[in-house]
Amino acid sequence: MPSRLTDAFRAHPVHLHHKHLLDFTSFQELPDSYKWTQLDDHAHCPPGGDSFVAESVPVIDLSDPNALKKIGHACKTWGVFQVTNHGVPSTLLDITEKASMSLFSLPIQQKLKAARLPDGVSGYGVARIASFFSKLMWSEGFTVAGSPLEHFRQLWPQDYSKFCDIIEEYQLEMQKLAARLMWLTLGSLGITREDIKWAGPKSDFKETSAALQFNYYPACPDPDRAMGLAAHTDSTLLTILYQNSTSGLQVLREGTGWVTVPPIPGGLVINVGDLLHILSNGLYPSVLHRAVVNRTKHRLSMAYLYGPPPSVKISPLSKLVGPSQPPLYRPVTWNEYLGTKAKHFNKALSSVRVCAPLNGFVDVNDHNNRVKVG
Ligand SMILES: C=C1C[C@]23C[C@H]1CC[C@H]2[C@@]12CCC[C@@](C)(C(=O)O1)[C@H]2[C@@H]3C(=O)O
Ligand SMILES: O=C(O)CCC(=O)C(=O)O
Ligand SMILES: [Fe+2]
Repeated sequence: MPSRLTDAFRAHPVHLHHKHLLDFTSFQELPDSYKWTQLDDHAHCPPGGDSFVAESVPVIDLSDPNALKKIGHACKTWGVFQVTNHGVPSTLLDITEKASMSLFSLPIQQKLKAARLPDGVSGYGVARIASFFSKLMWSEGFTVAGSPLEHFRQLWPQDYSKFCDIIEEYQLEMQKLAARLMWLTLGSLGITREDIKWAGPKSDFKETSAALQFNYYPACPDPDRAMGLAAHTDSTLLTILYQNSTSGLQVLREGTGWVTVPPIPGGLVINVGDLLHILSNGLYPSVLHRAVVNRTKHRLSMAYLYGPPPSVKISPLSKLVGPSQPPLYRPVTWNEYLGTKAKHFNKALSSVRVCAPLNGFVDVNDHNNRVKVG
């Protein structure tokens, strides 16, 4: 039987401290267990003065005839961009945001009924990457891989079906947009439909898989010392992220530091993930990003983590390799890669590199909050 996304962590169970998922609103002060250090390494400090124009993440109108070219440029130089006119109804974004707020507003005992199992993908809990850090993150999450039915029944025994309908509609719209973005992105690399067999008979990427991650960041009494979601790259082809009107997402820009991705009404953020990095043989690098928190406002984000069918081998596209551009990565399936990420975290990508990383390679995320990286 082909493996499913839900099998990805069978071999890599993580025992996370769900016991730390407390009622965040009860804290007047930030507990020590949530105080991070060196938050400001790579900080983005724009000098004052009117003439200064801060670099900002590209915003691309998908109805622009030059969208393909602009996407290619954004992927190469930033690894992230925002899209407008993407066709996802704003009412659906609103309704899904409200549904996830109802989820996070449930009493903690209720939410824990749908707790993510140590070897599972779906359910309520802290982010999987929490196991790599000694400090706790100021957030809670809920992951849906496949159908939300089972967990939603536990959360809302009476009206789970209305919530299931919303999520299923959202998954459908995200799947359509992800397929469209895949062709724009691949098209910008000169890749055509014949080059990607796993896109399916209609080249519509219908057989691919995805996870939906809801993140909730409560208002925080000491936002400068807390971390919402630690710096990471996504183990995806691409990620479609909706954020509410509270900013918090930051991306690392080489030579500049952390750059905030401002929420734009109706906009969606697109991240290049590690598998697109591999597929493009490093031409489109995956973006390191994190979420910071706010003193007065809560923040909510919904990430659609999009990948290939879980057992398809992903390797640098043959059109992009040649005698002068040897393949930099070995073939890997999505499930294998998620297992590698579960073990090596931010070193996962270099661990599937064909050659050893160059001397002098600096891991930008290697700061002292990390407890173990295999
Ligand atoms: C399909 C995926 C992708 C996962 C694992 C699994 C389900 C949840 C995703 C996230 C979401 C939050 C950040 C991240 C780093 C995490 O901890 O869980 C992501 C991770 C990855 O991109 O590696
Ligand atoms: O909350 C955010 O803006 C970032 C979320 C994220 O990076 C993720 O879910 O993978
Ligand atoms: Fe992410």
